[in-house]
Amino acid sequence: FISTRRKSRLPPGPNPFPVIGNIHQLGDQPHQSLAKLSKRYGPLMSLKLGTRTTIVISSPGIAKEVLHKHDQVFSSRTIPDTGHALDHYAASLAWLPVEKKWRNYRKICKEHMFSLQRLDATQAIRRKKVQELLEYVRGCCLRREAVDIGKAAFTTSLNLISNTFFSIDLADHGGDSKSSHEFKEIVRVLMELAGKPNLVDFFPVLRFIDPQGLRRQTRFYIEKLFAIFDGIIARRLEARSSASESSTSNDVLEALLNLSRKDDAELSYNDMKHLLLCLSTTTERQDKKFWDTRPHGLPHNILAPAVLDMDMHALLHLNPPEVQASPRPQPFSGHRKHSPARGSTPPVTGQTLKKIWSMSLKLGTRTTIVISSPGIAKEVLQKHDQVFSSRTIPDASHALDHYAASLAWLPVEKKWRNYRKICKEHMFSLQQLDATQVLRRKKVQELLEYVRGCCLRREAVDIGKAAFTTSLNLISNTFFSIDLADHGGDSKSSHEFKEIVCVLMELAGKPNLVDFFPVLRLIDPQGLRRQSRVYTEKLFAIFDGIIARRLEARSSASESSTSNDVLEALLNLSRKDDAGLSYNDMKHLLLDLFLAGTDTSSLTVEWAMTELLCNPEKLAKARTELEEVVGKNEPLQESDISKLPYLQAIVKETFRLHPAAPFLVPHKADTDVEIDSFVVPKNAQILVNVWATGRDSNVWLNPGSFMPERFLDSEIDFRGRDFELIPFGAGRRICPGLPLAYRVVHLMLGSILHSFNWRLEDGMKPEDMDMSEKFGLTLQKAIPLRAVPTV
Ligand code: HEM
Repeated sequence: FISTRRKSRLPPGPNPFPVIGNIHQLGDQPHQSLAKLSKRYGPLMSLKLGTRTTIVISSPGIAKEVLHKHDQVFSSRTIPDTGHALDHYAASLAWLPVEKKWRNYRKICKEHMFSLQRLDATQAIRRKKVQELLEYVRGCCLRREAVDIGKAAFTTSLNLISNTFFSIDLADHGGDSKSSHEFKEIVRVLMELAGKPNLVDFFPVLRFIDPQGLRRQTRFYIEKLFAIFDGIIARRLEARSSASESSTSNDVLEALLNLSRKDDAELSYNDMKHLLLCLSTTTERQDKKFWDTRPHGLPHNILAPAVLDMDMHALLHLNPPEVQASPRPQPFSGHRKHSPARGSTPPVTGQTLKKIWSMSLKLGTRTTIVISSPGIAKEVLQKHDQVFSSRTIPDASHALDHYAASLAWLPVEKKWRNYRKICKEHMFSLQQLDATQVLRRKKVQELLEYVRGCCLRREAVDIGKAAFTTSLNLISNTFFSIDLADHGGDSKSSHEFKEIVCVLMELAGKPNLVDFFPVLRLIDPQGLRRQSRVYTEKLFAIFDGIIARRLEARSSASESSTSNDVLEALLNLSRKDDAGLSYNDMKHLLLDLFLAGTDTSSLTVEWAMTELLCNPEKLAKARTELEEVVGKNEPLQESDISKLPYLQAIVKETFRLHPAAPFLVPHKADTDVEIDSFVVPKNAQILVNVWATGRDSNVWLNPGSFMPERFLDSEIDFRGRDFELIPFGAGRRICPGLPLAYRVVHLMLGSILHSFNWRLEDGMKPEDMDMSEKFGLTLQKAIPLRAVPTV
């Protein structure tokens, strides 16, 4: 959704969110929001509303092209689901395509309803109705009461139409008459139902469920309206049969009844009612809001942004024009501003600040708070850390009850604390990592050999793929002292493992309707929970095999041959009663670690290489530093990293622009919390948009440029203390794998830079580089980077 380039030939438009598309950008005043957007994207703009591609036209010239030049092509309608109530769409002037039946209706309108003669013939009735309006207003005048203009105009408008059609009143100003009140009410409700945003229109797959009940309710009210029409028509037919020729009225009903008798007019009794329905429901007051924004969402509020009255740009997009135009906000207290924006920064109120830096929206039925400033991130992840440490649990994690035994999804309670302790003491401690560094060095050596092969064959390397394989092996060796992937992908078992990890990550990254609408849980409409279960079972079977082999080896081997990897530590722990680590827990923990650790590290290396290939002078600078510090033909060791400030700066700059987890992993509020006068409600989902913070011109100078130098004289680090750079999160939930990730990323990146020079494939220029991002569990490069190694 934050892809920067579009590949289709659709008109330009804002990039869509997964699942909801651009619905969130409609706000509560879509016409105004769309006008604003079209200033940015042009008068011919495309949006994705749910699954529906929508084109918005905002200029007379293009309106002319569409409604005049290409009139025929554009004359059909997208039919709202409520249009299906009582099959209205199939007999409706408003929804029918431009074909025989519709043409017939239009002809009837033109010749029998709105022709000069007909309108002239009924003008006395309308004059009378306007006279009544004036009398009503005069009454108010005498009583010195204010007039609700819209209401009075609505009543008059309804009566003007009902008199033109039926020669009777269907509304009165006082609303005293029961029947008139009923008619008015039905028309009002029908209009309201038609105006409510309907989930089914955005996601037709929900049609059978009709989750907001809009089709059912529409059907109910149309039936009521038809009953009123039936009564009126029956009375007219009765009057006609008993009355003399002269008393017959000359209203529209009369004309329709005459027509319906003629075979060639093709107007059935049913058609007549549908036509009248269309015409009656156009009288409604025009003072309705498009989207109701009542805070705690009645069903129809389901996808409407909830309330902070805020432009979505400010949170997902970099420097939106609207925000730039407003006074530059000072960051919240506690936030240091490293690279002041040009010009002075007028002080702004907390209110303005909040409008720009945090917002809440409704993603499905879930209130979601998005944080886009270092100051508020600090409040949430540090000051109120305890309250915000739980997670909103994705439905897919219910597969094999993973959520109940998972480090990533458990709330901050005993079991989670125990896992974190095990990570800290037995997996990612200095000793443990030092003890396994030889294994990692070996794996990086294999990566270099693979690249050397490509170099000799003058082949480009798919950097992300090679880094992913290495990353998987670095972790599998740290944990099990074995390889679980190979670069060629020749070994069947390694291929299988890589495949399972990839699929599980893909499944976890897919937006799941159930997470937005928990009511769909039993259906699991996209099958994500079912598939996650299948692949988790496969992964657990592989873990079972590895553990069984290790136990066998342990029982037959001498003390000295025992490995000192993580599995060894875990098996020792699981024997201790007080360790609280069952065999099952161990597998769930390993699953989390593989999923959280592999892709995050490798995509960071891929983005770093992408940026360096676009900035060859920085690539050269990094190579010079490596040569000076490590030595020309010496391999890079983990212990060298601390002596390579430029390499470290490159990694920081990569984390700033390309954080692997752009929203971190969603947190959840355990109670209502007041964050500077706004209440974050209990159970709200919290997304910390580190991607936006990293590209914010109020925090960084030239935020769009890749400038590792900005970190050379700066103390900023990514270990959770400096909230402008928190790619690993902060507070209790900070990534436990950070110490391993630190080594892995620097080691991989430093090694391939140190051993090879790199250039882009096929004479491609840096400016041609496609920087599009693919949003999933992590933020990957959409088009894999292919680079040619040279020596
Ligand atoms: C460049 C590499 C990595 C990045 C950018 C990264 C980033 C993150 C982020 C942002 C979170 C969520 C923090 C929050 O909720 O506020 C996280 C959680 C986690 N990470 Fe990492 N990570 C990386 C590597 C690793 C590695 C190598 C491992 C382990 C092998 C790992 C294991 C985990 C686990 C288990 C969690 C969940 C912790 C919890 O919920 O308590 N990560 N990581």
